[in-house]
Amino acid sequence: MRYAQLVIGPAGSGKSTYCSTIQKHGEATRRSIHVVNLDPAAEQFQYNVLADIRELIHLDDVVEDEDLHFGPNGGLVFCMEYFAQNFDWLQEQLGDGDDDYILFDCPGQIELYTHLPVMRQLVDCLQSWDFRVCSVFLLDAQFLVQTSKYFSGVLVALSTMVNLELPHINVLSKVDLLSKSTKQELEKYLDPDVSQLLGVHEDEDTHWHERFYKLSRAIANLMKTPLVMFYMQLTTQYSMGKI
Ligand SMILES: Nc1nc2c(ncn2[C@@H]2O[C@H](COP(=O)(O)OP(=O)(O)OP(=O)(O)O)[C@@H](O)[C@H]2O)c(=O)[nH]1
Repeated sequence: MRYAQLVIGPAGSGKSTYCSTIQKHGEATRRSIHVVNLDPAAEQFQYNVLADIRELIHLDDVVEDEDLHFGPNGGLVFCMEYFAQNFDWLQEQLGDGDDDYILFDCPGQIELYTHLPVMRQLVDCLQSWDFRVCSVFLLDAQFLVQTSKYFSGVLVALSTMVNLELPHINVLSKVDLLSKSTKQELEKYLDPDVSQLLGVHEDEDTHWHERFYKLSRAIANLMKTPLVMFYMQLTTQYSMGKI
């Protein structure tokens, strides 16, 4: 059996840092953990790479192509669609070792996980190659410690989870950058009491606030249902380099 993590999340959330940290953790515990770069626009990363999508297709080549006329985002989608047509390249790079543990460092464009088919196709392919796959969704803790941003982060993570249909774990990065008091504040987002979260804004009394409050409450009630239960993991240890 082979194992894989799809390391995903918004741009700059810490995906490459996570891969590098976990690979070092593997070295320290004498486990071989490989990393595959799947970001055609990646400039640099700290880990040893098993395979690199830039050998198949590089964003710069697509953007500079005079016939294609793509900007950076359209170019990225083009690269990933090209990748989807060439999964055999990845299969060849991965080889056929058993007992492999592989981290896939994915691009930050969130639409790849919420509605475009390529990452879902990759999951299907990995599973057909006998991989047990889970998704690790990185979220920058600094953008979570406010109710509206928390909802936004949770809904993006939910959308990803629904689209990929994988065992899913949310990991908060950059917790070390939070102040002591904000770190304490973070606790309430890890095991959220929805009415307490909504209460944060109750004293704001504007027309727009009233409308958004009702919407937020409807979303919060949805988040309470068992179908969309979330597991928010505080990874202070990871963020502080302790693992
Ligand atoms: N302090 C701190 N900085 C972090 C942490 N994780 C990542 N960073 C920094 O955040 C920046 C972005 O991290 P990356 O790992 O490149 O993020 P990414 O999600 O791979 O970025 P893209 O591939 O561009 O989407 C880098 O400067 C990292 O050093 C963390 O837990 N704590």
